[in-house]
Amino acid sequence: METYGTYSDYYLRYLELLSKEYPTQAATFTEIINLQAIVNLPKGTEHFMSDLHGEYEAFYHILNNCSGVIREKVEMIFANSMTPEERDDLLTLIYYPKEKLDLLKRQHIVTDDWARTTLNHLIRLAKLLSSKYTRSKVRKAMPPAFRFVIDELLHSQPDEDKNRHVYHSKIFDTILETGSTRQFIYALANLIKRLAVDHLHIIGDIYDRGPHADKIMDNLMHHHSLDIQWGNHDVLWMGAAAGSQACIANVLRNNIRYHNMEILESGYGISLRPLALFALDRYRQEDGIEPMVKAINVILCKLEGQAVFRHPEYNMDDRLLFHKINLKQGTITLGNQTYPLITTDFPTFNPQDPYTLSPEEHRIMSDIQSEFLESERLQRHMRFLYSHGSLYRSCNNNLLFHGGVPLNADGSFKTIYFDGRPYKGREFMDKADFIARQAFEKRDESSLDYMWYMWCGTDSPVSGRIVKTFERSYIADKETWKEPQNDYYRLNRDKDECIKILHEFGIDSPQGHIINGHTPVKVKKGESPIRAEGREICIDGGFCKAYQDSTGIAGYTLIFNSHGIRIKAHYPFKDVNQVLMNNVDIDSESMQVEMEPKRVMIGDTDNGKKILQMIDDLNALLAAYRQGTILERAEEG
Ligand SMILES: O=P(O)(O)OC[C@H]1O[C@](O)(COP(=O)(O)O)[C@@H](O)[C@@H]1O
Ligand SMILES: [Mn+2]
Repeated sequence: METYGTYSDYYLRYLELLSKEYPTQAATFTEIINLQAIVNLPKGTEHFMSDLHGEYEAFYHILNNCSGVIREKVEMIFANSMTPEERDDLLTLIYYPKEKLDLLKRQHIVTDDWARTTLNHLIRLAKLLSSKYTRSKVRKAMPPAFRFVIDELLHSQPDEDKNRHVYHSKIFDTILETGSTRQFIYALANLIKRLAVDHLHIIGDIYDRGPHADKIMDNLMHHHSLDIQWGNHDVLWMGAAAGSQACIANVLRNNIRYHNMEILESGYGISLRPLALFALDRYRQEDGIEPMVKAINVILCKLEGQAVFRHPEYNMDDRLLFHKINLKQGTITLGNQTYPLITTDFPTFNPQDPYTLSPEEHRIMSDIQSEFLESERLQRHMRFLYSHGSLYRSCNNNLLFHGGVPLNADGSFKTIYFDGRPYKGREFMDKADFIARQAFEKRDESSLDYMWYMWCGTDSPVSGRIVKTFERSYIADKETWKEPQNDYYRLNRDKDECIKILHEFGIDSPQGHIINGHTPVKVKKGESPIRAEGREICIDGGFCKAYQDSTGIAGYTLIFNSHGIRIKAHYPFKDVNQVLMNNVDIDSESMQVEMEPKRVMIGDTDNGKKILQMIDDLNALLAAYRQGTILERAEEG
């Protein structure tokens, strides 16, 4: 323990501040003992998910079944005492307590006996799950009204005397007599789920393709502990909500093509009616492409063209294709190849000034822009993405980001210039993250344009591709649709390259991993989510229904607990009714990625390191009290 003589003034000032929270020696050593107990517990379970793409029901189910972890525990403790059907019933009750209880009531299954047995099962499960947390943490996870009772029920030893048993049985009696069974079941089901997942990481792409990203956001906003790494689709929405018209046009296009107008119209109160009316009025129906799709494609080509003109440093001149369309022949020539266009319906195309919006397009886009800026719910969701999200995160020796760090072909970090200053590696990621925040706070054109660049630029940390929106919109030949990727997506299969990247972000442990989303893992074709000899894990498994044909599964979750890392591949989710009526769970397969050489304790985690530092500081405070350098304060009250 250091003595006060060696402390700097600055550190002493810090200790004095700390003394406000721990005003006496007793308060200080009590906290030291608490913290010391915490660092010696096993680390909590982290769950990782990515590429949710608006698939709210599947996401919600996996949150509810805690990626299948609750089933594993139920099967473990009730293997001999319950039938498989009884276990399934119990599981569905934990996943959807309200809906399942309603159903059981209608089926006249809910009797006093049933309630007693069920409460007992729930308590046993909660007891098992709470064993690796401090009592205080478990108590905090309970709803205040039930804290005392549940705490009592959880903390009895199996071999304790008969009195204890009688005492518990009396508590159950009172729960039944007071008619509070339902509330207790809710509280216990929540507690079980809360204890099964200590922390959630979302590695990007919450938005687009599926219908209900807004519901996912509402849910995440109530989660007890999470962080988000932005995906290209999230950045696109953030840019749109900050007012970038190029981002707005892409958001509209993504959702119009998937018939997800609901998220915009009823989710965020953004009316697409003027755009729909304009499209019906000006575009033809004949060629099988929806007028609204045609209208937004043209607006998008124009707005993206303007952004490319504003930023020669993006090096995207080769994406200026709109002015090259030959309307008379219905073709476009790319390089030395001429392709037919899938439509020649371009009523607002002006060959003299191809990239300027027509007056009607201009009016529609400025109205929609105001609606994006004024949508209270959208702004709230985006603020949450900013407050709980970032481009990357390093956590317990894992480096998390959606896409990739731009690399050169030889594996060195690619230098990218902002205002003439070079950035690469981690510094580049920090700069891009900073610009994203600036876009939302300052709403300046250059940061807003960069949000669009991040959506589709080849040196973007979240996209990393030459995105071929023009070809995908107007040319049938899929050869033209291929989107060359930054070298990161090739080199991340290489162990040494991954170790170098981890090192750049301050992770030197042999247990370090890069965890990514963004590129669907084609399990059907034999691809594996685990690459680079275990150093890189990609968990884009295809929550997005449109991609499940190619991935062959319906999403991954990565689970990192004190024993190691494993990955769960989930099979397609039916629907909530199937769960309720037939107890249909999502089937998942578990694969161990890595075992820890020894059990990971909280003291070994990033948070544990902070706790150990705090213990040092509290010891210093205790010494200062004992030496009279800092005086104890009278305890209040
Ligand atoms: O990050 P993701 O999910 O790959 O989405 C971006 C990709 O989506 C696309 O816009 C294609 O979208 P769709 O698959 O919905 O047609 C590509 O051009 C782009 O590379
Ligand atoms: Mn992505």
